[in-house]
Amino acid sequence: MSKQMSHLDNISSTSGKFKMEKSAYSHNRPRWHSSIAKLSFWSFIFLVVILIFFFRSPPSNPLPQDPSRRSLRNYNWGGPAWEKQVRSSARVRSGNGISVLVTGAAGFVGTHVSAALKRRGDGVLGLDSFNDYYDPSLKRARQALLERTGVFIVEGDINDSVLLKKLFEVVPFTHVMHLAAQAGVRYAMENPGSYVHSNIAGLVSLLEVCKSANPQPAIVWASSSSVYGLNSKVPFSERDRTDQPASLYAATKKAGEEIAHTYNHIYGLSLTGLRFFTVYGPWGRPDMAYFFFTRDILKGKSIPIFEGANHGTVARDFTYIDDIVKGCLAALDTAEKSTGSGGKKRGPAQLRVYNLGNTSPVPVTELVNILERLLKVKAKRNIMKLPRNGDVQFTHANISLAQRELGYKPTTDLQTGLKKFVRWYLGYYSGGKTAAG
Ligand SMILES: O=C(O)[C@H]1O[C@H](OP(=O)(O)OP(=O)(O)OC[C@H]2O[C@@H](n3ccc(=O)[nH]c3=O)[C@H](O)[C@@H]2O)[C@H](O)[C@@H](O)[C@H]1O
Repeated sequence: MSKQMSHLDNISSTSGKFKMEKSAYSHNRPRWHSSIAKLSFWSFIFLVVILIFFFRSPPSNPLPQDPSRRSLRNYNWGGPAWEKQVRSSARVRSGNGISVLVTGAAGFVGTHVSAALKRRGDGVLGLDSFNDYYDPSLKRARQALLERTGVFIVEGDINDSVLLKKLFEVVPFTHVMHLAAQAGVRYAMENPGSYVHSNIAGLVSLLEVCKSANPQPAIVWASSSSVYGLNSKVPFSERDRTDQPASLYAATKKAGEEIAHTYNHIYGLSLTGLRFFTVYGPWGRPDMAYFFFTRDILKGKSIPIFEGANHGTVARDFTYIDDIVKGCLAALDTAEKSTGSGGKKRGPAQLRVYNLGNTSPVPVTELVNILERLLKVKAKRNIMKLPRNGDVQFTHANISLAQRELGYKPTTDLQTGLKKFVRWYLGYYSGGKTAAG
């Protein structure tokens, strides 16, 4: 009761104060005049400051009123020096080389593919948004690595059609290696919009520009083993059903395959989708199990190891990055030209999908055994039921199609590949650096 009283007291004292000010106003006109003058003066100064700020800020590059750019971060690109860098990076340096735009070039697979193309004399231009899905400093380190080999990475979003058109104006790319994507199966429950933005809208934005380019490039792009979803027939073959995705990530990759079909059908774009199976290796992604298991084992933190119903084995067809790179290069080399021009189809064009796996699934528990041996540290295992967050229990690639048509032949087993990863990891994160993610 006494509390209530004091509350009411407060209100009354405030209104009393208000009355006092009001009376001061009515009896003191000259003071009122000076307040208005002061207010006008400061409003004027405020306006001037705002106007100066507005006119001095650099023009956003390019047109901000373009609806396709509304959701885009402002990247700095353009100008003669920038165009020179673009041209030089994309210049072919070997007799029968190709000129490739690599999207997602600061990503794990993108970095390795870009470096391999450059090494053999192809022209390579990178494009990457450097988003913070995982530690951007790792992406910057990969960028520095590529710069040393002569690959320039343009900073920008694949949804930015103005930028994409500009790139095709500057360089008549013969090929696009499209690896920019929102990856990760489990993160799709946290941020579904990012999957739609990158894997669907971004893909369409890229294909729109490719179909109008003259010449149209041939496109090789990253699909995923996750498109097999709840398919229980193993090993997974390209002929198997892919209409039961278990995650939004898988659904967007499957949608990508259908979108590819459409652009091939209507515009004569040559399109090859590669279904990657759990790619791992040096410079890898910190959101993937092998990577953060390594970090957490070294830190003495417990690691969650998933198991299926009735203690069923969860396993992956882990595929080493160098094998994947060979598959990507073979897909580029065997890609036929697109048949359209100026946005019009002139004849049927190539449309392909390949599994790129290792053909030997390994249980996640065995992955941990290998890491323990390599790191010489015992893992704190926290065995838990496979959460319902998009993971499937088992993947296993049938690679006979890729073997026949691309000459794809993986040669690195998990033990050998992880040894290379651990060596890189320890080197990279020594000197006080910590893995993010
Ligand atoms: O082939 C693909 O298309 C995809 O491969 C990759 O997905 P996944 O195969 O799910 O890899 P990854 O997360 O490393 O989990 C590996 C294993 O560890 C298990 N796992 C995972 C996390 C955990 O905390 N515990 C655990 O046991 C987990 O159940 C799984 O069995 C890419 O991330 C994805 O972008 C996509 O490219």
